[in-house]
Amino acid sequence: MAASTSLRALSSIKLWSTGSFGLEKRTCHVNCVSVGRRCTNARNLGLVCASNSQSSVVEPVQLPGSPKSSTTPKKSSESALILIRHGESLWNEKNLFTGCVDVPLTPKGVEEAIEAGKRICNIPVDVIYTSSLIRAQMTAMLAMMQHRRKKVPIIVHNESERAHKWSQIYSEETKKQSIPVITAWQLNERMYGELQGLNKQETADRFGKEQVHEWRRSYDIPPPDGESLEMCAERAVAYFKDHIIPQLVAGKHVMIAAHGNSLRSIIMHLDKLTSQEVISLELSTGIPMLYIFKEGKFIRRGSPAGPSEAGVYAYTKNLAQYRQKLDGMIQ
Ligand SMILES: O=C(O)[C@@H](CO)OP(=O)(O)O
Repeated sequence: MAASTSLRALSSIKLWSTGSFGLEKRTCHVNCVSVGRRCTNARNLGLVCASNSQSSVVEPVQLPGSPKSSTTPKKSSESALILIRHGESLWNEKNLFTGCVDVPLTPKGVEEAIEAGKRICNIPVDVIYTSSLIRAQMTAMLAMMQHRRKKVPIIVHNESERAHKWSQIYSEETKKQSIPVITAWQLNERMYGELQGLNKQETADRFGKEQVHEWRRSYDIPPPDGESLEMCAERAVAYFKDHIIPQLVAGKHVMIAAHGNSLRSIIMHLDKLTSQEVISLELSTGIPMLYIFKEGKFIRRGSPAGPSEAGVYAYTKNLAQYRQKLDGMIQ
């Protein structure tokens, strides 16, 4: 954690209630086909991965001011976990090392986030986690605006007592139509140290391709004054275990919008990759990946199909039923 101590601790972990998953009739402007079984990662790393934690249970996310919701898992005991790397940022476009520099999306990145949203518009989402960086937050918001359920994603502000108090919602009905968005610095991109702001090609020309590849993709070699993937995993995976797995155990459907390396470290954990295997794991910008959490296990389902692609509508009975309800609402 040493290298991450300089990061701003913007984690907002105060709890919200996501309310029931009741559906209401609305008009959908998005023509979506649901989940197709595709893997868009560089490698297809297999389907079944083990979770290590069913034991640490914390309260599900709760809206400020609402009565505590029950920790009893939903009947289905099956939850969706969506991971999305942010859309293209202005520094991705310029080929600069970005790390924890807070750079927004390009117009292409905005499009990617919208497209990602179309791919997941039939998958339930009860709570969203993002890093504290704007490119992940923009991606989460733009993606959720495509969702057929039309709930409003709202950032939880618990950085101070005042921020918490001043962002209260006083209508239970409005809370039910909202999705809490929890920001956590632990999900930030790896801190790239003295490479931040440097051009990747120029850095390779100066230090050699192999050296730069080692800094970028090795598991335990940090770039100068920055975090290795291992160091990034220490905080990102710890956050995932302590805050996100309990939500899944409680039956909540979770979306995480984060970064190439914080997500690589979480996928390494979910898919039980070795430090050798993770070297070749590359994540594209703006591509959602779906896991099903069931009976303490994570089942990898690849990337949901795009709206113009034919595909299987759902992987599980619960997802199929959710989609059917949405279809019923929209007729
Ligand atoms: O610059 C960065 O922060 C990351 C992600 O864009 O780059 P890399 O792919 O080299 O880890």
